[in-house]
Amino acid sequence: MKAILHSGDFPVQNRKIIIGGSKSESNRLLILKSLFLNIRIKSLSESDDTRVLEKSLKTLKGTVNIHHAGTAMRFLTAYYASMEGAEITLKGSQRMHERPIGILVEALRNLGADIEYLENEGFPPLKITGKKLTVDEVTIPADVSSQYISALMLIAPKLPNGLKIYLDGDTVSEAYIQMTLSLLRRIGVKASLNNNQITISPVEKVEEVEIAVESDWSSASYFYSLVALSENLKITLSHFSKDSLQGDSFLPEIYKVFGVQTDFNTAENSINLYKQEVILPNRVTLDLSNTPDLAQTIAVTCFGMGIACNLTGLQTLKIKETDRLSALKKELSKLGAVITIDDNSLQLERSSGILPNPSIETYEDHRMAMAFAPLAVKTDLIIEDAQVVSKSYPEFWKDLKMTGINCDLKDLSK
Ligand SMILES: O=C(O)C1=C[C@@H](OP(=O)(O)O)[C@@H](O)[C@H](O)C1
Ligand SMILES: C=C(OP(=O)(O)O)C(=O)O
Repeated sequence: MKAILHSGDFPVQNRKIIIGGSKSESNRLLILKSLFLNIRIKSLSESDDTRVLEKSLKTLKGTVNIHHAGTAMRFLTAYYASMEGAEITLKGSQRMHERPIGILVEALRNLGADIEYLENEGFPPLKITGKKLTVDEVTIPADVSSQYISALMLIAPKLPNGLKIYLDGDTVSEAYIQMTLSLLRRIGVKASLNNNQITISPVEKVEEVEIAVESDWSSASYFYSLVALSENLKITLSHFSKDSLQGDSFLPEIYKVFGVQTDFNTAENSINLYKQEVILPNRVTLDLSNTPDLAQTIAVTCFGMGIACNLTGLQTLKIKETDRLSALKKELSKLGAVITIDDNSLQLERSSGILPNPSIETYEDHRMAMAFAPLAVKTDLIIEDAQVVSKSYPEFWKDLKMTGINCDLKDLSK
């Protein structure tokens, strides 16, 4: 399916968009609910990744295909490994079989887990035979993906002696570890992170609790970009609050530099985004190691606004849905950008315009599609394989239309 985008009848004033629940919060809560039962979840994400995790948690035997869902792949590996009686072949899409999991498997094996590689050493698919894990300390490299650490943390309170996790090296995506800590505490588990040491106490049962998932800040980023790129668009997004568990809730701070003002409406749990006059910088420098999922959005905003940028802390991008640094370089270059990348950073020079009628490839990465879509404010463009958005944000195209962008979805298979 292609999305054919034309700039619409701007300004469409103050459109209200309700964004679905955070995929990261939902995935954690689903694992915790399976372990502790009496947790009720409100506003669960309707993303493909959350749905496939929810379905997979209903089975302890046979083959589970997790498709593109990286977080679910990592969380389920730890979950099944710790469930006595589980006999699972855990596989995913072709790309999932290229996304490393050796660090997590090694840590789980050190705790006593029985996990075998079915194809390539260090990568899915895996054969997992669930066992009681009794070791209560483990050291894990923290500089590749925080998902390995969150996966261990989520099963930790159910281990007979809890778990101490020692983090080795510079921690990446730490905001996601903090989110896991916060949710563990919300259900009554004692959990702390001090000086690279995570300590989680064992718990048999938790009190009944209902937790409402906040809307997804990573999904909100595409509307921040849209407001930044437009002249005077106003958008209201809900349900968001100031005391978010999500690292990407740093967006209001980041987008100030692009002239996007955020007003929190605490009574309605919503945010109003609008453009304010600011002196735009020639170059923006940002370390995104805590908010890796915003990198594509920010790079495209900078390009569209003709602002140069140095984005650093991007070392995790190579092992996500696609190699996001290469994908950004290829697609932005098509539009006329001058861009260089290395293992953990991206440099974009100031652009003076956008080459006309571009067609953007998405590399089976939802964030490539959504990050480039706001450029429709500046130029007509086509997004290839537009259906990829359902990985995290199935309603994206519908919501984008609400802002006044003219979006025509063409299904070529029909
Ligand atoms: O724990 C999570 O929910 C996530 C952690 C991050 O991954 P890394 O820790 O691999 O950077 C992030 O990119 C991903 O979208 C979601
Ligand atoms: C990296 C992402 O997801 P995952 O690792 O869960 O596939 C993402 O949603 O940007």
